[in-house]
Amino acid sequence: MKLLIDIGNSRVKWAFATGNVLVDADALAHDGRPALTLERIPAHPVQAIWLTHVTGAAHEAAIVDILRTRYGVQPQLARAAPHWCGLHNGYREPERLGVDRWLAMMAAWREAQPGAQASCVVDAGTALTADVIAGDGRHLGGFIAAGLQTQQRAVLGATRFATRETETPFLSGLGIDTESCVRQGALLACLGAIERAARQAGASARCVITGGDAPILLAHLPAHWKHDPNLVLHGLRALSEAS
Ligand SMILES: Nc1ncnc2c1ncn2[C@@H]1O[C@H](COP(=O)(O)OP(=O)(O)O)[C@@H](O)[C@H]1O
Ligand SMILES: CC(C)(COP(=O)(O)O)[C@@H](O)C(=O)NCCC(=O)O
Ligand SMILES: [K+]
Repeated sequence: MKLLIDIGNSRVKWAFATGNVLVDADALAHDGRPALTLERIPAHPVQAIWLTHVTGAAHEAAIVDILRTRYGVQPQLARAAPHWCGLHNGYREPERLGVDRWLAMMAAWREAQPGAQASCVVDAGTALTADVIAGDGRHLGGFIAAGLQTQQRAVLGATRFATRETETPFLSGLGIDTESCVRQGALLACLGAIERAARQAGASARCVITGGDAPILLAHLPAHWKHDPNLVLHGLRALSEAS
């Protein structure tokens, strides 16, 4: 059994892989010190650990140390690469592409084959990212925007209007008070950016969304959008198989 771990800016996500199947997938928020949260992953016996993180080089040694001590296995770190199995990283400096974006693209590329269909891959986390892959495997580029929660925090942090602590739901249209206007602003901004990116991929593209806020966005996207909550972990599993 392998342990797969994806550490983002807000949460640690993990699953155990036996063959092609991911089991016991779960997630926990971290407070900026992800190493501490790793101690809450179940200590099942594993033969290998595959890890991806976007928390910066300063955290890496602590993350690796905790996992090695807890499981007795040296974790393998995923890195963005110039190409993988016919998928070509479109960045001028390929290593600068977020490794979580690269892994999500790897998983999507694998699913899109052998139809040579274009893909639009969205990750709705702390940041909202989209990446477009042409049918021949060329990564055409993407965008990084503020995520659904990050947008709302940015607006509330940069303004002085009075807001109340209310749990207003995301709507399908416009807001009718300050709280719902802020929520709808974030939702519509995310949806607009996603639909613009998908347009770059073409009308017949395979569109897939992952990330903690994917379920909220999915409810407002066209029906052909697919949801894969574990897309990054599936990319990590694919990488672990090829290595
Ligand atoms: N149980 C939860 N705890 C914290 N955030 C959650 C939870 N469920 C959904 N979310 C949403 O997930 C978002 C983070 O998504 P995620 O993909 O885990 O981000 P990241 O990869 O940046 O860590 C948060 O902004 C929040 O809106
Ligand atoms: C854009 C990201 C911050 C997204 O991270 P997340 O929202 O999942 O925490 C991450 O992919 C990253 O740090 N990227 C490096 C910069 C780049 O992709 O160009
Ligand atoms: K993201």
